[in-house]
Amino acid sequence: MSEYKYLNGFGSEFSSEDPRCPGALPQGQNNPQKCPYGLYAEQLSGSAFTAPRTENTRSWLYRIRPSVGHKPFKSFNGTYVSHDWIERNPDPNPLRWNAFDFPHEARDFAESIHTICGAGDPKLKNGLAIHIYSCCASMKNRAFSNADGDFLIVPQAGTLHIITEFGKFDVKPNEIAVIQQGMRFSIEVLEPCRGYILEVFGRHFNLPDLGPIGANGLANPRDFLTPVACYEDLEGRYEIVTKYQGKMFYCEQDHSPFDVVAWHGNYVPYKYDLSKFMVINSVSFDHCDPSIFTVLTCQSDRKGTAIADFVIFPPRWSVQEHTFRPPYYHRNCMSEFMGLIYGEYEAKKGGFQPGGASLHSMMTPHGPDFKCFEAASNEKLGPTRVADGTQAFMFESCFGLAITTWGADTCAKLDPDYYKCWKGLKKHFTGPK
Ligand SMILES: O=C(O)Cc1cc(O)ccc1O
Ligand SMILES: [Fe+2]
Repeated sequence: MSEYKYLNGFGSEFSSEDPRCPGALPQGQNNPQKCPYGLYAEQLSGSAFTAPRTENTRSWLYRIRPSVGHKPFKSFNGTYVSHDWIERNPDPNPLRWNAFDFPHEARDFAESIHTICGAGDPKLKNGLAIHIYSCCASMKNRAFSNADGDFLIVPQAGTLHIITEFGKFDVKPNEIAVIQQGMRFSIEVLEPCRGYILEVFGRHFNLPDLGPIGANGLANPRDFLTPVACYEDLEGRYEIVTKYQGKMFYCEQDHSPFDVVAWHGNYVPYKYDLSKFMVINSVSFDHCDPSIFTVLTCQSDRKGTAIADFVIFPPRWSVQEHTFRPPYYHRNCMSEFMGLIYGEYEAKKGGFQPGGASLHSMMTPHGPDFKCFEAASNEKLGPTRVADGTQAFMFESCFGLAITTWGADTCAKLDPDYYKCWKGLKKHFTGPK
């Protein structure tokens, strides 16, 4: 049982007060001449002031000191964060990475972010980056904040204990955390931790529309959890590490940034347990497109088209009749980056490792490996469980994704034999009658 307390809901107007300071939230106004307990009021905006009401997000933080009290930013060297999408020649091949390494030396979350691929530009608030983190040390007197966009964190190994300005929470494999643009957080770990980060620039994740599904289903809003206010009043040297326009910086200050005593608003960090996802699928015939498994979507300006969708392949029943049940062969105008939290992915049993990844770029042909094709074409169809004990996921994007030098070379995880998984596909054509 987790020690943390949460508020339930997605996109709600929340308010929270640290119980040590009852009445810390100003009543009836945001900016009293003097805030209760001598706190400072600070607004954190997640949208333009003038954004339509349905997209307008902001929170008011009541804190011991305002965030502005820090020394100048300097370059934070030695990271593998990169948004230099032209450092390599494009590679149209299907790509698969073996499991990424746990760190060889003590490294905290902020130091351990390695960009693998991405597109677009945080300056233009359009695009995404996909990172791998792999850390075994806690962030000591160090906070991280991303000026470029939102982080959707997918732990694959180890629990992350996250301290934020809004409160504390933990996130473990088969859960996700979303920390939105500008929110300061620190991560403590008690074991080696590894996972994936989907970063979207300048826009936010939302629940997908449900259309004819109706008012309920997929990820239900009440299952999203936001932490409650919990402040620390600590003096000493603290570092704020910031990702700003694709580069890392740090500054020093003489106190903890986690000094928010109370807050209210609809711009918050949150977590979600993937086992709560209500799965919808075909109960007659044929294979539904994987969009039925969308947990969260970050929409582009083009209707129905995502900068990034976060899609899962959860345990479920498979009951379709006279159907080739695994994923179909396809070429997609979207880019498909996949990861595996645990177990085996149904279309690629074997080669695709937990903690590894694959990328099928725009129009790159792919589909089940030959073993999967042969087995699924000949299996006796009845109700069966699929994906029990597994959780694969996909970041699907309308952008063409460029691979960084770390992703292509330095990580040394690309599997040169990936293409061989389709080698055995035989000709079954029976010829004209
Ligand atoms: O390529 C993949 O494995 C992901 C995927 C799964 C599916 O069920 C249908 C389409 C698709 O791209
Ligand atoms: Fe695919």
